Amino acid sequence: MPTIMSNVLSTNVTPASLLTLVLVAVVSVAIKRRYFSPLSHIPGPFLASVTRLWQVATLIQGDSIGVFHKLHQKHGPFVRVAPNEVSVCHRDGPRKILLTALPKDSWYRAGALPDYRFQTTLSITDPKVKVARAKQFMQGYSTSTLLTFEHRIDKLYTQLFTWIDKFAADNKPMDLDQFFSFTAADITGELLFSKPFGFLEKGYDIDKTLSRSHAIVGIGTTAGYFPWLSKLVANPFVTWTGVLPFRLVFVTAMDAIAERHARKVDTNDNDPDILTLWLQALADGKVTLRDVQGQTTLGIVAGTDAMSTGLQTFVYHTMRHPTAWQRCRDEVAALERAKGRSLAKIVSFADAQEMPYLQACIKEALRLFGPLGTGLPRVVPEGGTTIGDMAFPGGTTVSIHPYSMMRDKNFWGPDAETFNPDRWLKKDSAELDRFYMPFGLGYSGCPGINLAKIQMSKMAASLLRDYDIRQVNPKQEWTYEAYFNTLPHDWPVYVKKVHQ
Ligand code: HEM
Repeated sequence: MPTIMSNVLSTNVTPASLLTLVLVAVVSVAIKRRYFSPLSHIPGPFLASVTRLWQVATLIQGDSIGVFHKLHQKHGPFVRVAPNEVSVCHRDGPRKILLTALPKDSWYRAGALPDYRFQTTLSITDPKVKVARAKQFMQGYSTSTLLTFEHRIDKLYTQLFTWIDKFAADNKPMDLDQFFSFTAADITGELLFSKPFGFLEKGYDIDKTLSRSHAIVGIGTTAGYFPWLSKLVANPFVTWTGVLPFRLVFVTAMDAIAERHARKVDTNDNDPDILTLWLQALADGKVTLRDVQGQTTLGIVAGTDAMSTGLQTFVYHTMRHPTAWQRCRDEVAALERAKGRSLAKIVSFADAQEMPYLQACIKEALRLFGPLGTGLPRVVPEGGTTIGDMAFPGGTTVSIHPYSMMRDKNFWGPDAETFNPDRWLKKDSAELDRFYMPFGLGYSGCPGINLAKIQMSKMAASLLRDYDIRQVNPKQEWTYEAYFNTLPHDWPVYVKKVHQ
C-alpha cells in the first residue's frame, strides 16, 4: 500500500490522495493548536481554539458583544476566543492591557481609511508611533477648541428639533435612531470641514450611505484578520472607483480638503473648524496631506455610528425609566430657578454640566450599552505577562470587551444589568471608574470623547426638558448589529411637545 507521501511525490497524484494530505495537515494543525498550545488550558468554544474562523463567524452574525458576555458568564475571566487570543474580563485587565501601552493587534490595520495608503491613528499599532501621530491631531478634539464650535452643533441640533417638532405635530411614529445618525454624520462634516452632508436637510439617508456603510464596516471588521481581504476591499482602485457606500462622505471630505489646501491662506481662519488646525499642522510640516485625509475620513467613520448609538442609548434607557426622565426634567427646572433664567432652546454644554443626575444617566446608559461592538486586542510583549494568576507568553493577543467588563456582576454588583444612574452618585462611585470604559482606555482611547460628551449633554438636557417620548410598542426591545460599532434600530417612538 503506497504511503500518502509517496503518492504525492510520485507523478500519479490523485485528487483523493491530495485531499487526504490536506485533511491530515488540517487535523494536525488543529490538534496542535487545541492540545499543545500554551493557551490550551484556557476554556472557550472548541472551534475557537483551532481556528480564527469561529471569531469571524461570530462577528459577522452581528452580536459578538452578547456572545462574549455569555462566554465570560460561563467560563469566568479568561476565555480563549481564537488559537492565539484570549478575551479577558478580570479586574486587573484594564490596567495590565489597556493602561500599559501594549502594541495593538495587527487586526487594527484595517483602520487605514479609505485604503491602506492612508495610515491613521487607528491603524497604527506601535504605541510610540501612534501617540506621536495623535499628538499632531489632538488640538482639534480638545474641549476648549470644541467649545468654540458649539454654535455649529446648535445649528444642526436646531435642524433636528425642527424634524422632531414636525413628527410631534403630525403625531406620527419617528425613527429617532435614523435621525440621530443623520445628525451625528452632519455634525462630523460641519465640525471637521464646515460642510454637513445634507442628511438632516433632506431627512433621509441619501443613497443609503449610512445604512450601507455600517454593513461594510462589518466586513471591514473581519477583514482586519486577513490582510489579503483588507487589500481586496480597500485599495487605491476601489477608492478611485468610488463604489464603496462611503462615497458621499469620502468625496465630500476629500473635495473639501483639496479645495482648502489649494488656497494659500485658509479663508476659514475667521471661522475656524477642525480642518483649519490640521492644515496648520500640515503647513508646519508636522503631518502630510495623506495623514490629514486619513484622519478626516477616520473622524467621520468613527464619529458617526458611535455618536448615533451614544445618543440612542441615552434616550432609549432613560425613556424606559420614566422616573429617571422626570428627575432629569426636575433637575433642569431647578437649575433654571437657581439661575433665574430659562436655559437656551439648545441647552449649552456649560449648563448641562451642572446637572449631576442627567450626567449620571448618560454615564449609566453608556455603561449598559455603548457603541463599541468588539473587543480591544493588544499583543503581550516578549517575556510575557500575568493577569491575576494567569500567565500569558509573549506574542499572545489579549483583548478586553468593554461590554462584558461593564456588565460583570463581580465589578458592578447584582444589579449590573440594570439601569441604575444612582450608582454614580454614591460616595464610592470613583471605584467603579476602574471598570468603566465605553471610550476605551489608555493611549488608544477615543479621541472624540470630549465631543461625544458635549453632544450627549446638550441633546439630553434639551430633549427631555421639552418633549415626552414613548415607544410605539413599549414592550418591544430594540434590535442592533454589533460589528466594530453597535448600531441599534427598530424602536420607533411618539414624541410630544411639553410646552406648545
Ligand atoms: C458616545 C460616543 C463615542 C464613543 C462611546 C466612542 C468610543 C470609541 C472607542 C471605544 C474607540 C476605540 C478605542 C480603541 O481602539 O482602543 C474609539 C475610537 C475612535 N473614536 Fe470614538 N467614540 C464616540 C464618539 C466619537 C466621536 C464623536 C468622534 C469624533 C468625531 C470619535 C472619534 C474616534 C476616533 C478618531 C477613533 C480612533 C481612535 C484612534 O485614533 O486610535 N469618536 N471611539
